[in-house]
Amino acid sequence: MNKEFKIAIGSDHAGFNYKQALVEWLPQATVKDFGTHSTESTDYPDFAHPVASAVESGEFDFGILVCGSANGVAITANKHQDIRAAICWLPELASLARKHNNANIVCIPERFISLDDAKEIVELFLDTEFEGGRHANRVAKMSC
Ligand SMILES: O=C(CO)[C@H](O)[C@H](O)[C@H](O)COP(=O)(O)O
Repeated sequence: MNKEFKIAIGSDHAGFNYKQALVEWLPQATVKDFGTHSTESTDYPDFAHPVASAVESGEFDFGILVCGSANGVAITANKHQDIRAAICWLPELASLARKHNNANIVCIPERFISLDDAKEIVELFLDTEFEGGRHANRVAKMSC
């Protein structure tokens, strides 16, 4: 990863194992783990909302959310006005989410991809910049 970003990370029980692996893999100085802290059944909004709020406030540059399908954490995070959370199950989707959608949270489906793919997705997400231009006009129209 090229830059030192402040990253907020969170998951429910179904995303716990990959969240732990990502926390250990990412530079410690840049990551705050918002939980959950075990595989005991939890409700994903309880962890997606704090991560989304932390990114929305500007305290953190990006968020990483992990659950079984990534659907729940993405839907929850996108309830926040200034959040653009993208579900990424392929590395190219992570790159496009940054280039075209200026996504600020990447959502990982633990139950459907490998841990190596999850790491590649996160690395590409953090290493790719928003392209602006015509895409900025579209992002500006996202809010209803
Ligand atoms: O994928 C999810 C939400 O989109 C969650 O991580 C859960 O896996 C999903 O809600 C299923 O619940 P379960 O208690 O893990 O069976």
